[in-house]
Amino acid sequence: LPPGRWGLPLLGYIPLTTKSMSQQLTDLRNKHGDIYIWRMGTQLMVFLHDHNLVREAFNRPEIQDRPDWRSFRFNLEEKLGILTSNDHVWLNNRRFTLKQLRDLGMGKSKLVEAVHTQTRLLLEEFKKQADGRKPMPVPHGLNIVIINIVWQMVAGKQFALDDPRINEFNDMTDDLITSFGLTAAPDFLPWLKYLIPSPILKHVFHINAMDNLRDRLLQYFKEEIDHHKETLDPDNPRDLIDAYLMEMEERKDQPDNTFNENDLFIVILDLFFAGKETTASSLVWLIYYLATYTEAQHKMQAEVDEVLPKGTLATLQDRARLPYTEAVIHETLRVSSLISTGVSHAASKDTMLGGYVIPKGAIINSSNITIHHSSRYWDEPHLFKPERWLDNNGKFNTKKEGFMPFSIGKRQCVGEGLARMEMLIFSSALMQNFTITIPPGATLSLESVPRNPFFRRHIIQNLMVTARN
Ligand code: HEM
Repeated sequence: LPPGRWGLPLLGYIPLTTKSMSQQLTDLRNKHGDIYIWRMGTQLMVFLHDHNLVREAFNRPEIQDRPDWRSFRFNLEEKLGILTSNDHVWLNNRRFTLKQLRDLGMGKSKLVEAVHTQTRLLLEEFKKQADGRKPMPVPHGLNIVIINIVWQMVAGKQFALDDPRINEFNDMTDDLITSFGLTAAPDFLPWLKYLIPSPILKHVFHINAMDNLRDRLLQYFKEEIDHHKETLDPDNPRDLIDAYLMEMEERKDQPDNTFNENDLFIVILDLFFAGKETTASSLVWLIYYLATYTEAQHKMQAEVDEVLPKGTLATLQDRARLPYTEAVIHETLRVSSLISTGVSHAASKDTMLGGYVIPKGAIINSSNITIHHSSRYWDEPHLFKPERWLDNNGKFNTKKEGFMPFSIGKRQCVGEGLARMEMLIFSSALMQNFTITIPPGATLSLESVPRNPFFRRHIIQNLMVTARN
């Protein structure tokens, strides 16, 4: 077995330190090498610190499952949807969603149009802030525009930014993410259920709260699904819900069919859960880095001014002509390392990796944050240096071993293309219209909220937004 922090049998290793998660992972790597175990509660967590090891692991058929954690599947009995399902359910939903993303968006125009509409709304929010000339946090509307794009993909609709229903929906997705950490405790300490009566356990670890949030979110989807069932025209599918309902009908008599309405609920929930906070937070990180590294901001503005006529929004075709913008996006994803240890995989049988036995049930994590900051792959890793992504002719250089913000292998993020497109269009529009600075006399922390070490959420802070003429 790999070396590491084994701790006590039922408790695992509880660190008595104020060091950040990434510092602890770096210490462990320095001590044990690129693969080691940290037992957390009863869970054998394996951490990988090398690009090739992660690539090997995440392409292995026996390392494709998700852990059997109730918290991971929103406390549901069944493993449905994409993000936390396994086997056929996962494979069918993954293929279906990737096809949907291809058909609805990217090359074709529906999703691009939605991103453009939402970008214009976001620019208005920034404009209000610029007109106010007061230091303020990044507008709340950023979250809503990202949600609206997922709504467009799923149900062909977008809400007004001040619509109370979408704001309530946004708050609930936020609360779901926040309650996630606590609800996971019984998965790591499963023996608690023998010590603490179930109603108390559910209350203390916010499991009731999670059930409640999940059901309220599913109610939103139910209304949409019912409406789609009534109005579906098989010759003219409008969105993901239509396509899923048609798939359900087509496959209903097949013995291995996995498409059903309960599953559709969770596919949709997964897309909001995986697609909203990740993209919104990455954009805020991009803004924070540009406000801190003003030279990079000026260079990006100069490039955008040259390539996009004033008032024009970027499209995917402009990507090749915006190498510095692409470099800023990549560098932001690298330094911020939002999902710092990826999304856990689980070993479905005993296997070997990096010369060690990985027992069935072990949880495999790629230490993205330390790989993204390792001098093995990066020169001056702690600096924000978009130039590292450009070759001598200023062309964008896609290489980059040691870069995996969307993970690698068979479970690699299905929303990567969409997220990249949103980042390109939003960030170039912002730089075309505004300059963003740290308010005079203030500082801007590039540390993340300490509460959740696995998801590096930005700290909400004030910025100055100035309109460019
Ligand atoms: C900057 C934004 C994003 C980042 C950094 C990100 C990152 C990731 C990562 C690290 C994984 C785990 C892959 C693995 O298990 O190995 C993942 C999975 C996933 N992401 Fe994203 N993601 C982003 C945006 C999105 C968007 C916009 C969507 C969809 C609307 C999305 C949908 C998913 C789904 C469904 C999975 C599960 C894939 C599977 O289990 O097969 N993500 N993402």
